[in-house]
Amino acid sequence: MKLSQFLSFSGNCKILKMVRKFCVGGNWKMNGDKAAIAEICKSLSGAALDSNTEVVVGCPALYVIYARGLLPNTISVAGQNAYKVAKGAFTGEVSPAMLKDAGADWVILGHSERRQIFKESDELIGEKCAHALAEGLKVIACIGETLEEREAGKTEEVVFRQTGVLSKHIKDWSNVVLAYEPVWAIGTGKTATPQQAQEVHAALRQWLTKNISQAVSDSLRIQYGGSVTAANCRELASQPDIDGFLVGGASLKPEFIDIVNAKK
Ligand SMILES: O=C(CO)COP(=O)(O)O
Repeated sequence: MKLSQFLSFSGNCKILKMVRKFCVGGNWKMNGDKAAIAEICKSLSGAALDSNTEVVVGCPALYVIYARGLLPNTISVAGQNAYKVAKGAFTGEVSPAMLKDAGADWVILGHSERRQIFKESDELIGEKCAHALAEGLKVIACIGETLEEREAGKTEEVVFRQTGVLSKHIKDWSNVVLAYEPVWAIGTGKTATPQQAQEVHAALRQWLTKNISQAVSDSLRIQYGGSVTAANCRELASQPDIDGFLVGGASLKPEFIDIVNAKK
């Protein structure tokens, strides 16, 4: 093989390695009842969704079985939290095994609402991720800085610390999606600009290269979350290191379909 052919071949390999399937998650949070969930599932079932995008809906645990029964197989269901052990005397908790049994394939862990309102530590979230993965669930692991931390110039320090603790517990990243959700952008209508989001995603990828491996850095999908709407999703989706979204408020509305189709 000539040098020029080799360079072109290795260049192509690099491009191939970089392809990460776009993944859009809807996080319904503690919203919905049977009637509202049936409505959302009906609208998603009838929609023309981009088949190149993976779609996951994060449903209240109580409704996982119900939503699973109403959605097509092309849409996965996630729990929004799960405890770090399989069963036992943990009143009020739900285990990954239970979510799986109910039909979920995914679980969202470490959401900032869990971290802030329910005081979940980096360590507990790492343990929950390890257990959920061991039980065969895929994990959307959330990280992100508060407004105070951003204004103090600590964004990278915070997201690297959170990812660092995750990496102590996660040995195989192939069933993990990382969701970067700046706390100041969640439910506030203040989206990070595409440049702000891209900057953090690119920094995370560099951190992954340095601290985990080039392969994980190249293949791990990093979603952006925080006031994503049909109006801002296309520009965000065009950033090279944004591999999907985790959508709160807009995932309860018909515009979620446009967000899923942001790359179409
Ligand atoms: O928390 C979020 C997704 O997990 C984002 O919520 P919003 O899209 O409502 O800002």
